[in-house]
Amino acid sequence: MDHTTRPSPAPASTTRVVDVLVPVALNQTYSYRVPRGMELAPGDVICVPLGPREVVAVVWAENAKPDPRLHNRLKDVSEKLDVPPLRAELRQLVDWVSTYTLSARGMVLRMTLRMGDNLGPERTRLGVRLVGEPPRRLTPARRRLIEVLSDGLLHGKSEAAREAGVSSGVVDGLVDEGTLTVEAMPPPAPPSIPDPSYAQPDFSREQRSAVDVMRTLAASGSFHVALLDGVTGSGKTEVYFEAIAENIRRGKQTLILMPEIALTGQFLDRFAQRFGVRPLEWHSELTPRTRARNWAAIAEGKAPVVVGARSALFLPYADLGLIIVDEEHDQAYKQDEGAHYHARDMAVVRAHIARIPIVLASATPSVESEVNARKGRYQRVALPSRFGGQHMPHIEAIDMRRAPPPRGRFISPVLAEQVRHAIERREQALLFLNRRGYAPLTLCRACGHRFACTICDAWLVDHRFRQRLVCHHCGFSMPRPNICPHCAAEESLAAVGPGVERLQEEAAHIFPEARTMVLSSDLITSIETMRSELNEIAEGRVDIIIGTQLVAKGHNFPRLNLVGVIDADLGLSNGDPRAAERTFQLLNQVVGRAGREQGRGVGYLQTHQPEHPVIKALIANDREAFYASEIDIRERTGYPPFGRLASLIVSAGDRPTAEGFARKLAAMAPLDERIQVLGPAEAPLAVIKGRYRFRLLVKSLRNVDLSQYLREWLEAGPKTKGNLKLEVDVDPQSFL
Ligand SMILES: Nc1ncnc2c1ncn2[C@@H]1O[C@H](COP(=O)(O)OP(=O)(O)OP(=O)(O)O)[C@@H](O)[C@H]1O
Ligand SMILES: [Zn+2]
Repeated sequence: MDHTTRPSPAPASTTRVVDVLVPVALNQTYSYRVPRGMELAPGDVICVPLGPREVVAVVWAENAKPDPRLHNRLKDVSEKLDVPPLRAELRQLVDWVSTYTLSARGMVLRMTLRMGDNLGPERTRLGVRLVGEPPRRLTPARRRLIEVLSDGLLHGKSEAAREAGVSSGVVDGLVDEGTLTVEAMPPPAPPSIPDPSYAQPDFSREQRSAVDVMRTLAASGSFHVALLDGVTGSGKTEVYFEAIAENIRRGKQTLILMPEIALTGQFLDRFAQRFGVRPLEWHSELTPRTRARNWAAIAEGKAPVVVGARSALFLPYADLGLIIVDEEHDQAYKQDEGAHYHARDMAVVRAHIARIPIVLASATPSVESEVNARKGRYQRVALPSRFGGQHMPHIEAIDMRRAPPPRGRFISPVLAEQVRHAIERREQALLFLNRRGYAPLTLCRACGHRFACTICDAWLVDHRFRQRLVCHHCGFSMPRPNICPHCAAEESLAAVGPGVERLQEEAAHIFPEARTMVLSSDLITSIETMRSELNEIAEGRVDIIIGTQLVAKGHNFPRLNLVGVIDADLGLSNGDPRAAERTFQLLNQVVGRAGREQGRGVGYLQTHQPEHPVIKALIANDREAFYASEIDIRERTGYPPFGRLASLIVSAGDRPTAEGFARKLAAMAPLDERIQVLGPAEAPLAVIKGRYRFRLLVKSLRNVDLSQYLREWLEAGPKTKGNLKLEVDVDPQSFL
């Protein structure tokens, strides 16, 4: 659409102009003219021309004093969409997140506008119904179709064809013959309303006082952060359901954030058991049509409860009254591409802006939240024991220096013995190893050649199910060769170290009768298969579960009483300032899967360093000791939450360019005695997808506005050009 060919614009004084935020990588808004007859206010969702395209965008502000010289160069808003406007609260969140994370405002807005392609009124779908006599010529296909429609009800046209296994031509043929009629399908029913009194459980005494706090919190309708801090299996979910029930009674919407969609399957069923219906889902696997429908339901206030992954935080709730962040300590809440934001932290920000309560739930709170609770900024709601009198799992270390497995094996005889007992008792065992694939490294026994990715600084991981060597950073893969590409030796390649697939091989070897199942994100083809596999485990159709962190979190497997951690040391020495915290949380979570319903849960940690403080705290079930020492270390070293961190990651197609830019950048850092700039140093993952990477770490006192410091620095600093890229990560979680 070319605006210059339009009828001459109205006189400048009467032309209205609005500033519009478009969902592209830009910070600033653009001015557009409002065509006569169109009513627009901030928050309205509109279509505007942007270069050669039309994009969905949002009116961000009225432009009361547009520069008159620009009038003739401005384009018109093309259309106002028939959806509710984005509320001031959400626009403020977009501005806030962009300012804090230094991501382009348009990119943050984009997260709120992910409503699929077909926004607007739902397309009418056509249905067919059997009304007339069968036709004279009755082919087998026609007969099958008539069979499917024999109930005389209205069936979706394409569904009926699919069910009968016929083409749409067969359907049309019968319509022409007068056997079938075509009618419009009624629109899909809006999500049903959860019933807050549907099935409220009886609470234990300990739970009751937590439930009281939850109800008061939800009823308060004001900003307030509660840390629901309950051991694994204490009933945190049941308890925060009461806050949700209260919020439903008040007619307001609830958002429940989960770190991974893998967790939502069992959750949806539990929610339905408590409230009679499933909540609305929001995550990346939705089809565009469901996405559009859910988006509209959320915006129109027709979805009382939404459960979603982190991106659900940016949806346009009509009347949000409560946010729950489950497993609040989980690092999956941090988004590390595009806008680098931490969904838990931004959820607290949204609650603050919207003046609503928020519940952070965890069995092992992040050190940040733990400190906030200790300082009284968050209200701690504690559930110190398991529900139903179940004991906390008993945890023991297996010293791998004393009880090593046979050569080339990874399950210690001590653990194998326990697994045998579990199977004999008809209970389940979980072997946990946070490594996908068969082996993390492949080398040639003849020449020592190691298989590395050609474009990343990483070993290729042997994946036997797929029969390929795979790079976990860029996805590159190659068939596993029979001959060493370096020295041409035959049959010389050896797998070094274990992954879950290798562990399954070993478990099958030791327990040939047992039913084993590997759960690992790369083996899951869809969220549906994942849910059905988890159900199989919960129903007891598997004896030995072998899994990565995918199985560690949140699940309830009634017959699981034994958890064996194959390598408890795996995450302890990777140079990450949160290594100890992560390991403590992960192992606590995974061992917490044991003994939840009957019998006593036991966890075994295979370790080479049983004296390590994290391992000792786990064995003694002494979380106080763990938090006390970790908080002390953070305080002494000025790490979060006692100081702030930001990373700048410079990457380029060649090493000197990346390094040169990083050095120039560091040299231009404004001096400030409260702020330290460390580096540049080559990143631990020095090359990813052929890009060389250097990191700068910025460390400041807690009360410094680090985002503002970074902004001033980057504005004055050297500009990226060519294939140089600079990523800003405020509050980094990954240090690779
Ligand atoms: N008051 C109650 N009445 C009946 N069952 C309960 C009650 N409280 C908890 N349960 C049951 O106990 C089990 C553990 O509860 P839940 O999953 O809520 O614990 P959790 O603290 O969220 O655990 P985790 O942190 O390990 O995920 C579940 O099967 C739950 O249904
Ligand atoms: Zn790679």
